[in-house]
Amino acid sequence: MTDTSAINRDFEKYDQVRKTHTYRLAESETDEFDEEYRIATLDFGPFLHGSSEDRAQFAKEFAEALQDIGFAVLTGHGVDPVLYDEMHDRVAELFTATPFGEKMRFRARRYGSVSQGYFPLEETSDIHPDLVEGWVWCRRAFDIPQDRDAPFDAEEYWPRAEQEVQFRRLVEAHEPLIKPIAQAIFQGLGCDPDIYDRKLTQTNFGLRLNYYPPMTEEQDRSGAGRLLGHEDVDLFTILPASKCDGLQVWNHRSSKWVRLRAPRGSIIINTGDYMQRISNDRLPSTTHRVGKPSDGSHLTSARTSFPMAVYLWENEILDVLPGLGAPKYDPIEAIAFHTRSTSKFYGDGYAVG
Ligand SMILES: O=C(O)CCC(=O)C(=O)O
Ligand SMILES: [Fe+2]
Repeated sequence: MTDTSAINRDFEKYDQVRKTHTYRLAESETDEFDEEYRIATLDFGPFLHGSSEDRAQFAKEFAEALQDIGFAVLTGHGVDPVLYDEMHDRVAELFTATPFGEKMRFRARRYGSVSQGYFPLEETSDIHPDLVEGWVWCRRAFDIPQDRDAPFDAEEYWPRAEQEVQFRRLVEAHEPLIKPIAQAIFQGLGCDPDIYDRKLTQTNFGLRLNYYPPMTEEQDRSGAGRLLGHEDVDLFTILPASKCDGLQVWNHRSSKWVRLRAPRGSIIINTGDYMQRISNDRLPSTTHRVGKPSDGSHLTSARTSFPMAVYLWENEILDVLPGLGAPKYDPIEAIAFHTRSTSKFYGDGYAVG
C-alpha cells in the first residue's frame, strides 16, 4: 500500500488509454477547485420519448458535455426517486448489519473481468488506503436473463438470498437505460447509434455499493480520502445522486477539481476507459474521487453510493468505432483490456491474456 502522497503517474504502466495529466490520489491542501465550472444537467425525456429532432438535439448536447468533462447529470430518466431513497437505506443496512466474518466469506476475487465481492475498509485497492467499504456484483450474481453454465444460486454471491431480490430492483431499473444512453452517445459522436446494440444486449456490468462510514478524528487528520482519484474502467457509469456531497471531478482544461452536486433523483453519467478507447480519445475517461463533504458531516454521518458500471462480456472486442479518424488503438479483447487496467488496483497477478 502506498502512502497518501502517491500520484497517478506512479501507476501509468497499467493504463490502456492515453492519460497525460497528473494528480494526487488523495485530497491535498494544495488542490485547487474550479468553482465556476457547471457540469451539464440534461433532461433525458426527449431522447426516450421524443421525435427524431428531439433525439438529435439531446444526443448533441449529451456528447458535448461528455467530450468537455466526461460527466453529465440526467433528469427525466423515468426511474422513481423513491427507489433511490430506499437503496440508500438498504446499502447502509447491508454494511452495518452484516457481521465482518460473514462479509469476509465474500471477499472480492476475479469473476471473468470483474473483481466481485466484498472490499473491506482501506482495501478497495492495493495502492491506496481509502475510507470506504465496497461490495461489487456483476450480472452473474443476479437472477436475470443471461447464458449460464449452471442454474442460478443466490447463496454463491449473497449473505442472504433476499438481498439479491432487493438489489435486483436497482439493476432492473437501470438496465433499460443502458442502450438508450449508449445510443445517444454514439449518435452525438456522429456514429451509428445502434452500433453496440448487440453487444449491450444482456451485457455484463458491475453494481458497486459504497459505504463510507463516519470518520474518526484520527482518520480525518490522516490525510486519507473517502475514495481515491480514479477513472472507471467501463463504457460508462450510471451513478444515482448521493444524499451526501463529496464527489469531485477533474477538469482537464483548468487542471482543477470540480465539486459535483446533483439533484435528488437524478443520475450522473460518466464515461470510462472502454469508451475512451472505442471513441479514439474523443470521450475522456475522467478522473474523479470522493472527498470530505463541505458541511463537515463526515465526522458524524455515513455516505452511501451505488454506481452501476456498464461493461462488455469478456470475449467481446474493443475496437475504435468507424468514422472517428485513424485508430490510435489496436483492437483488444475486453477481458485483457479490463484486467490489465485494473491490475493497477488488484496487483499484477490480476491481468489475464
Ligand atoms: O461514491 C461516489 O459518489 C462515487 C463512487 C465511484 O466513483 C466508484 O465507485 O467508482
Ligand atoms: Fe468511479
